[in-house]
Amino acid sequence: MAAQIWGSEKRARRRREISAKIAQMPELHDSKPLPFMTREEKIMESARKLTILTEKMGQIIDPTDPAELYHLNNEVLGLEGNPMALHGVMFIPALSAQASDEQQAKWLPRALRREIIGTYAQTELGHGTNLQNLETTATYDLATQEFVLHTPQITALKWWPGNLGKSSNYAVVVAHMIIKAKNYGPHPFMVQLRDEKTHEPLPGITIGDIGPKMAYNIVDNGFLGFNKYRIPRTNLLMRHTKVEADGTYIKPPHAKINYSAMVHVRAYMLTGQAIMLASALNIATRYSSVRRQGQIDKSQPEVKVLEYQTQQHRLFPSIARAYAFQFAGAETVKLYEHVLKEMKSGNVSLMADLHALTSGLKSVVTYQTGEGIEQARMACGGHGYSMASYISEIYGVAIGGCTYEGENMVMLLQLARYLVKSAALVKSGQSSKLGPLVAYLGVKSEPTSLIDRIPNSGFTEYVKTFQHVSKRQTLKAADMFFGLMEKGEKREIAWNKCSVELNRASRLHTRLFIVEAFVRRVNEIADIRIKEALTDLLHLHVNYELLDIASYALEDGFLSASQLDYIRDQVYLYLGKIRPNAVSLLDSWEFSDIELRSVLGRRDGNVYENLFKWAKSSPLNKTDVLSSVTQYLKPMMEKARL
Ligand SMILES: CC(C)(COP(=O)(O)OP(=O)(O)OC[C@H]1O[C@@H](n2cnc3c(N)ncnc32)[C@H](O)[C@@H]1OP(=O)(O)O)[C@@H](O)C(=O)NCCC(=O)NCCSC(=O)CCCC(=O)O
Ligand SMILES: Cc1cc2nc3c(=O)[nH]c(=O)nc-3n(C[C@H](O)[C@H](O)[C@H](O)COP(=O)(O)OP(=O)(O)OC[C@H]3O[C@@H](n4cnc5c(N)ncnc54)[C@H](O)[C@@H]3O)c2cc1C
Repeated sequence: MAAQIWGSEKRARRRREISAKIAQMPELHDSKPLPFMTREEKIMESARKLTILTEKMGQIIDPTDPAELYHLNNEVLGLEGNPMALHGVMFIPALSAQASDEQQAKWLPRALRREIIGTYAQTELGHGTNLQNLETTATYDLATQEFVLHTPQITALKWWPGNLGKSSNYAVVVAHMIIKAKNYGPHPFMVQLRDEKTHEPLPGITIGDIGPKMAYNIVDNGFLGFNKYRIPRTNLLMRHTKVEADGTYIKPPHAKINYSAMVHVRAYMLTGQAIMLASALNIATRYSSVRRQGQIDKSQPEVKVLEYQTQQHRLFPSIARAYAFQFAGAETVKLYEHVLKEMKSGNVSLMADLHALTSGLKSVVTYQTGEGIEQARMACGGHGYSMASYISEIYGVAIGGCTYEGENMVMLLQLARYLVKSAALVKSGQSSKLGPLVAYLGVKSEPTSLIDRIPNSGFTEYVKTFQHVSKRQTLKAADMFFGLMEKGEKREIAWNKCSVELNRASRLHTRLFIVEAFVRRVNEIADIRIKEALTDLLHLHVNYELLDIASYALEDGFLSASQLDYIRDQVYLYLGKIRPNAVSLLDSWEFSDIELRSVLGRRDGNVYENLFKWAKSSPLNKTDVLSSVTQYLKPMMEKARL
């Protein structure tokens, strides 16, 4: 099963080998539990481990393999981030996709050797979503052949970029490029921020940390201002766009090609989210098979809480989602790598499809991951609320994904633009022009669902039902939009008035893609036992998801009430079937105890003894009488006694 999750037997084996090596290297373990550290201590601890990793990486992993590097980071540095998180996630990808060969030769080897640390500075205090209204400017000075970076006012300060505050000395900075008073829109520039020797900010640069956040606090998200700060012309990333010495602008082959670093993260973050969801579920499911509370049959001893149907219903559909996200994520990464290769050689025809797909997936996956992790926390009762479970930290980090890399509602609306265009093709009889991801919009569906009506239909009738509701909602929302415009409403106003309905279409379309990716994967599996276990999970997935969106299929009679009863029964049937496999389905992800960082989710199940140990090691317990008591509470009580 690990081979299915991680893509191949070799990958799964390598992960295991890497974890085993790390287990033997105490210098790479947390020196004490992270929740007992201050933010400064955590950052220090992370930097300590990061430098050891840089030294010893070659002994543990193949450093040229991104998957091995990712695993190493997750295990040693953990999900709260690290001082170089954005270096790997965005800085290097931005240079790889947007710098010319010559620029790459100059900067990439230095970045890869970790001679310099970089980040991606785009968002500002006043604008994150609406890139067209970013305020930082890069004005071309023809006389010196330099760009002058400037922050005209407070709202133009770069705000949020990870590791910008304290760790990075370089950044890819996005600024409006102005040449001879003409604004060419946001473009990426390579910018040195700090002196390479002293790490002091360079003159003309204001820089710092934005303060603690809900989670992810090892990352020094930062602010950055420029005061007429000069960089050479050749620091504009010039793979796709060029500015000649005389100020001549050569435009890119696609207007949005500069957004590729964002698409990179959106494509790769899906599996990251799946891992966080599976981690939280691993903790909650293991604990649920240790925790005994109450009886189902009063004549019997107390049961493991995992025996309760409500507990299974709380956890198992999310297990299915974690697998589904992992499989959909793997497909998306493959597609991204393909499109990137095409883009580098000038073919940009697939960019719109990839943008639409990743926009929808990023939104649905992060939202449902957050839901699943929060349920996992509640499923652990009181102990779930303790940092000893570590679930709250996983939750805090995961839901950052609902916001960063494009706010979820906004990204769903990006997919909706693509769906509406596709709907227009269907309406004008040009269905043959639909791309493969939306081809179903042009296919006539049966009048009613055949779920439960055709024996041995496998998952086909489910997929058709998802297609039906997605198609119907897309066409309905598009009709609403076109209808308003026909009545004379301005395009943008009409769009806003339909946006809730449009986003519903985007979610349904994305959920269909996720279901299909799961079906595709299960169909490919040869090992009969693995196929059986995943088929059960897929049954739970399709029935649970369909029940969740059933109103869309009920309102036009595509599904009947009796079919809905059947679907509900299937959910209950598969909860029971999955129960014996539940812990294994999560243990198959092979997270080590070092990586999970959870007392509650320990592999050995020895929870109570270790919770007590954990509590005793709380810094508050170093002394029996705290100074808060001697200084305030004791005098208060004494005064009251007088
Ligand atoms: C919402 C948009 C997409 C709108 O962009 P815009 O230029 O104003 O768009 P517009 O003029 O309205 O035109 C829309 C049009 O542009 C297309 N488009 C947009 N993006 C892409 C793309 N990547 N590939 C291909 N096409 C793209 C859209 O499909 C639209 O096409 P259409 O007009 O419908 O044919 C954009 O502003 C955006 O992406 N905003 C989100 C900002 C964001 O994601 N920031 C991320 C900062 S980095 C970060 O958060 C890192 C965190 C990582 C971590 O900590 O781990
Ligand atoms: C943990 C974290 C890490 C980050 N890392 C980086 C980084 O490394 N580099 C970087 O540059 N940035 C980074 N960011 C910034 C992040 O990318 C932005 O916060 C994000 O893109 C959302 O933009 P915003 O903050 O402007 O939200 P806003 O756009 O202000 O969103 C507020 C509300 O307005 C709504 N809204 C906005 N526009 C529209 C619209 N057109 N239609 C409908 N509704 C709309 C949104 O849906 C939302 O409900 C990070 C953010 C976080 C939280």
